[in-house]
Amino acid sequence: MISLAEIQRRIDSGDLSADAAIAQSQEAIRAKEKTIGAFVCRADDVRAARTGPLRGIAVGIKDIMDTADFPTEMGSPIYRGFRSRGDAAVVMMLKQAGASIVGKTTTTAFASVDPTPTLNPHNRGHTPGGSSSGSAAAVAAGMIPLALGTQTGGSVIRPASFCGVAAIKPSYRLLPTVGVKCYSWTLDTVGLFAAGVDDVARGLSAMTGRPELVPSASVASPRIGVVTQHFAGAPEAAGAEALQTAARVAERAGATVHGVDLQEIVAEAWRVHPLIQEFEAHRALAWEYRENYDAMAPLLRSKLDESRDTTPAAYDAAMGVASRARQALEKVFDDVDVLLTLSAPGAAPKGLASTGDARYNRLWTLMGVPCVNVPAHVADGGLPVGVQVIARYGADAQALAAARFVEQALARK
Ligand SMILES: NC(=O)CC(=O)O
Repeated sequence: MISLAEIQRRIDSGDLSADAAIAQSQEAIRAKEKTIGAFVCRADDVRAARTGPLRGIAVGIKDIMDTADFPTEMGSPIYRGFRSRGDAAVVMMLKQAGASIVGKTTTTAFASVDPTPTLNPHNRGHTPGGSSSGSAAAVAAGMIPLALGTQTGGSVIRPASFCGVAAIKPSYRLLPTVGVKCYSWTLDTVGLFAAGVDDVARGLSAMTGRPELVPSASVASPRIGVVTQHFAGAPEAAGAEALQTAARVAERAGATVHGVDLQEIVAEAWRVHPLIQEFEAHRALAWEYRENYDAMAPLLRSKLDESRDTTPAAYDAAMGVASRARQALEKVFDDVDVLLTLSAPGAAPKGLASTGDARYNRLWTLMGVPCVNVPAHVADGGLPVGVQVIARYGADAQALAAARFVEQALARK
């Protein structure tokens, strides 16, 4: 994979020009895209910026985010050829930091659950996950050092786990969603994919102008609470192995590690996530669903068919549960620095019929807390399995530092 941090180091030292760095990504895309299918569209004539911390960094943008230089088709024929006049806010944040947008990456329709044709670079007989399928696959395949995705259920952390890349779903609203097609305004969160945790941190730091997000060279040993999320069902053996391995090596590296049980109100929040998500989707996608019903992707259309009678009272009650759960979760972080839990039930499912199950992700999206995927295990067939490091709302720097600690401990195992 291409390390964003390594490119920055080489450009800063004069060993590599920003143009040469972009050319390297363009060459890698030409060599690998035909077997992976990570991009909807891309440009071959992209030039590097002269200034900015992300100069020379080629970036893929999930195709639900507006771009002035490329069409934005939402993974749906309803938007075929649609072209926004301007860039989404996060695209402009990347450009203002010097990044070069090289293309739009595949997405499930409206970032929901209908699979894309993109293949997992680790084993092309498997899905890369979704809904940010192309972003995870393009980074994992070594085509680009950075890509943007979004998460409403598990669409950043799960594909990152399946593709063996680092990723962050930041605290809710750390990044603006202006210019990003809305599915659920309570849940939609923009995230980043990169080769390693330091690479993700540097990308997010450069976009936001927050230097504190980059972990220091030596990271303090964190207090880690291991959460199994029993209410979400049992994991597959590979998922359990990933979590046990990460906890074991972190403790060996000096972290304090113990199990944490979450209060029942937090488990209740996990249960009401789908109701909130689909109630809001019926409003965010009302035009598409009602005026373009036959052109809607089949799995998404079924989800909306099944949830069309949700009442405002039920939605209000669910939102109340979420609010109380956030308060209860905040108290958990009085005793630990971060939580460690599963990123996905196991390795990437075989075939392309499903992008996987968000059952270990959706609670944290609703809680709005920062989540960082760290590759932790390689299952049969060479398929990666990750774990996620989670900090309290707003503590994105702490989540990244602890994730870096776990990543380094895993590297030494
Ligand atoms: N957008 C999403 O997060 C949906 C998913 O988890 O598959």
